[in-house]
Amino acid sequence: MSWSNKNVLITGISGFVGSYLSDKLLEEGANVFGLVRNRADGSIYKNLFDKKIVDDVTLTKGDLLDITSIANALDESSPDYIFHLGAQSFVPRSFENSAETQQINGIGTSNLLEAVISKEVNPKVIFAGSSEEYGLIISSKRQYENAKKEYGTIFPEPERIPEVPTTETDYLRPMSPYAVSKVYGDYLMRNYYHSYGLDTVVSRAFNHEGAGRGLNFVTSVITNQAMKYKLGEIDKIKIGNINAFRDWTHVKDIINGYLTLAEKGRSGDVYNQGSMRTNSVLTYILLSLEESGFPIDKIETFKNDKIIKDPTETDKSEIFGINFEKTKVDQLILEDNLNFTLKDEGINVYSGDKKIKIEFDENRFRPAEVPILLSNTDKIQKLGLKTQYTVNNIIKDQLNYFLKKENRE
Ligand SMILES: NC(=O)C1=CN([C@@H]2O[C@H](COP(=O)(O)OP(=O)(O)OC[C@H]3O[C@@H](n4cnc5c(N)ncnc54)[C@H](OP(=O)(O)O)[C@@H]3O)[C@@H](O)[C@H]2O)C=CC1
Ligand SMILES: C[C@H]1O[C@H](OP(=O)(O)OP(=O)(O)OC[C@H]2O[C@@H](n3cnc4c(=O)[nH]c(N)nc43)[C@H](O)[C@@H]2O)[C@@H](O)[C@@H](O)C1=O
Repeated sequence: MSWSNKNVLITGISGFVGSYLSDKLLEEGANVFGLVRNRADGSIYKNLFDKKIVDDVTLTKGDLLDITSIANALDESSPDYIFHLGAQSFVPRSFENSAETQQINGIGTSNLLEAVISKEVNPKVIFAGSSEEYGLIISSKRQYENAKKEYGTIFPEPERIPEVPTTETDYLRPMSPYAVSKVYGDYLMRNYYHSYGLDTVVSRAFNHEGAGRGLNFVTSVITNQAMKYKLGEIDKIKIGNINAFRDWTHVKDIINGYLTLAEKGRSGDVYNQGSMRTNSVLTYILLSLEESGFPIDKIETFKNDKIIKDPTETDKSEIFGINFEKTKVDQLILEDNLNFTLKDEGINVYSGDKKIKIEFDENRFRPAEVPILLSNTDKIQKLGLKTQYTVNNIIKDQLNYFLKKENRE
């Protein structure tokens, strides 16, 4: 399919993913329109500005909470396609202000669909659902027992353990107000296909990262600090839960996935997007330090009771029935042979004669956590999609971004 002269409206165009998607669509010859919130302080749309495309897209001021402004954006763009990326996307913020997240992600999505109906336009709408919708995925018997102790009930009870890699038909057990809001949007999108015949497709993307990722998300938190440490601006790294595993994909791979769904995704259907690999937050820190010039010999907890030599050594063993690139520490955690808690206070990372402190920050731990995400992407792969980038590619791009002083917070 050619994107040449297709009209595309993007909600959330000023965000991390929106800017990459716009860039790609412009390259493909599409006419790109976007809904943007007014910036009373006059601040720039940095992501679009950095890509030097702010003048190549047509921006309509508005808000997902204001249906009239969405209708105006539809009038202005007459879209063949809508990518609905606009959202309150930060999970911790959703714990602090659940109602705001429900409004923007839930009612905002409803407003968009209602505006489309009211305008009698017939675009294909691609919705940014999330792997967070799966939430509490059970990866081992021990994790199941721990979750049961912590939360009392697990609903629905797993039919198989492990539930990874996770497919589109697996249970949704959202663990945050953000995740619930995305379940709402996901079902609403598909229901509007069934109820009103709107051409909607749901993407459930696992975490995607790259240069320009919001500063609060963990991969930016890590690479920003790794660069500052390298440059001597800080003397330790602060972090929350390092046991969490995420299926981190380069944002450019996910953009290709969005375009694939727009071209070939079946209406009313749901597609996972990810890399079919999973790595711990700890591994992301260690690989980022190595990429910054600190090869790692050993790690040990502040209290010296957990010591791992060559923690980043590549582990080639199969787990969950698949093979993917992971480290020795990943494998130890996944096999329940290693676990870090707040009581450990932190870990020292040894690189030559350097001792790098990684300090656990209690405030960064969440009231409810998603311990592991690992995608099964067979369904979207059948549409012809293949991911290209490694975790190290992502880290390199992020470190490069933070090399620029103005990008470090
Ligand atoms: N990145 C990831 O790993 C994943 C992201 N997603 C989803 O993909 C989408 C894009 O993510 P990402 O780019 O990372 O997120 P960002 O937080 O970087 O971008 C969110 C965008 O939504 C806009 N927005 C927020 N509230 C409103 C509102 N009330 N009205 C209009 N626009 C609004 C923001 O505008 P402003 O600039 O004014 O704040 C921003 O442009 C989101 O829906 C997210 O939930 C799903 C899975 C994984
Ligand atoms: C798919 C999904 O992806 C994203 O949601 P997320 O997975 O919550 O992403 P994150 O980068 O905030 O956290 C990842 C993990 O990292 C742990 N963690 C440790 N220490 C810190 C820390 O210091 N900061 C943060 N943010 N996390 C930390 C944290 O506890 C969690 O386990 C959003 O794009 C969302 O929109 C989306 O849909």
